[in-house]
Amino acid sequence: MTVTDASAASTTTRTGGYLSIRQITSRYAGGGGVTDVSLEVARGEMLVLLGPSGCGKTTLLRAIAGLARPDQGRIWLNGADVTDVPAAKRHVGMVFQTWALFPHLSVAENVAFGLKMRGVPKPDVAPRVAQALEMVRLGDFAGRYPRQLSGGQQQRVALARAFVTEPALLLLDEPLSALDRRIRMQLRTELRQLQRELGLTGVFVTHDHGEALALGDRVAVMDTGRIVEVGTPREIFTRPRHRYTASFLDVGNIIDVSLVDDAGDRAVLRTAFGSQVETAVPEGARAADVAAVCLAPGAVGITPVVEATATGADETMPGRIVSLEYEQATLLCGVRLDGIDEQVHSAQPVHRDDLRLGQQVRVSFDWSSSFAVLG
Ligand SMILES: Nc1ncnc2c1ncn2[C@@H]1O[C@H](COP(=O)(O)OP(=O)(O)OP(=O)(O)O)[C@@H](O)[C@H]1O
Repeated sequence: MTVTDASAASTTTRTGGYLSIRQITSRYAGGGGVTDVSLEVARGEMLVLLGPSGCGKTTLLRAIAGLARPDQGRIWLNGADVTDVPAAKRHVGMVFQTWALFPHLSVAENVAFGLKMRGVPKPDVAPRVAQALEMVRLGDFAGRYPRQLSGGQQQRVALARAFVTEPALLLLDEPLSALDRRIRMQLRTELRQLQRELGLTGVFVTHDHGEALALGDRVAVMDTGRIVEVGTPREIFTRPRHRYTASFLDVGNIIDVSLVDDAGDRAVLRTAFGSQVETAVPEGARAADVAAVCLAPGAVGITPVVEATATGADETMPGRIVSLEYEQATLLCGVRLDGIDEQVHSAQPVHRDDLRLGQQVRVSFDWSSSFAVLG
């Protein structure tokens, strides 16, 4: 096996993407790891790996970085098979959750470190460091030491240190998760702008939906070491294909269904509430594989029952309010349906003041906006 430096590699070898992860399996002795993961990342694209703690995101990132050799599979970068290329020669920039700056070096020296290691001529170092610090808006902090910076500023230095070497690939492992919410939101916007401006290709690991939506050109959803689905943030958040994704992203009510009629790309389904719904079958799947329908809380209506209208002969269902929670601009109302062991959520305007815990209501469903998900 020839060991190649990815940054100097020929781009003539055909690969699917700029970064091509092909059937990577990397398991730990005690269980855990990733199994048969394949992903393609285009040049200039930011791919987000999204999944709960322990699903294998860091394991995959470490394999891409060259910090751990996978048990099986190959990794191609910029036209070269880098599976056996040591981490230091892959020309990959990494930023982690904890920013591990050198405490005894100034901000400028921290950023310069990678350039010096790569043998960048001395006269070129200072202007590149200055430019990188300007990019992360820390131009005035060059002479400070890490201990004199806030957490958000330290993470900016870590980003500058990763950008400054113009890496072939930027790998980010929950780089914002240790920061408070306001700084996190601000930094993620800045990070996205920088990544776009510089045309950097990146893989960003997070368990935070908002971060995935804000940062990713595409999002790969992971569950116990496997990729469940890959799509644009819009696809993943508005039309997830799988129940797992819908549930992880909390897209709304997920209601079990059974198949009544299979019409190829459309299916007639009976919900666990007894309603009949016709929806499109997810592309490339069979009607028989549809496991549930998703219905946003905004498509569930509730009307308090007044004695006189207690028995509705319409399409509504009786239920009782079991939770009332404020979520930003919405009052999220949990209703347990009478007679069946099912709970639904309805989104109501925050100013609605006629709803009480324990109150009897009638629930209506606008199934026209529902969509089917696979098991
Ligand atoms: N060095 C190791 N030895 C043994 N098991 C490990 C090791 N590193 C990770 N694991 C296990 O492999 C699984 C995947 O871990 P990994 O760190 O890749 O997940 P993750 O999605 O990045 O999680 P988190 O978001 O918590 O960082 C977990 O079950 C973990 O306990």
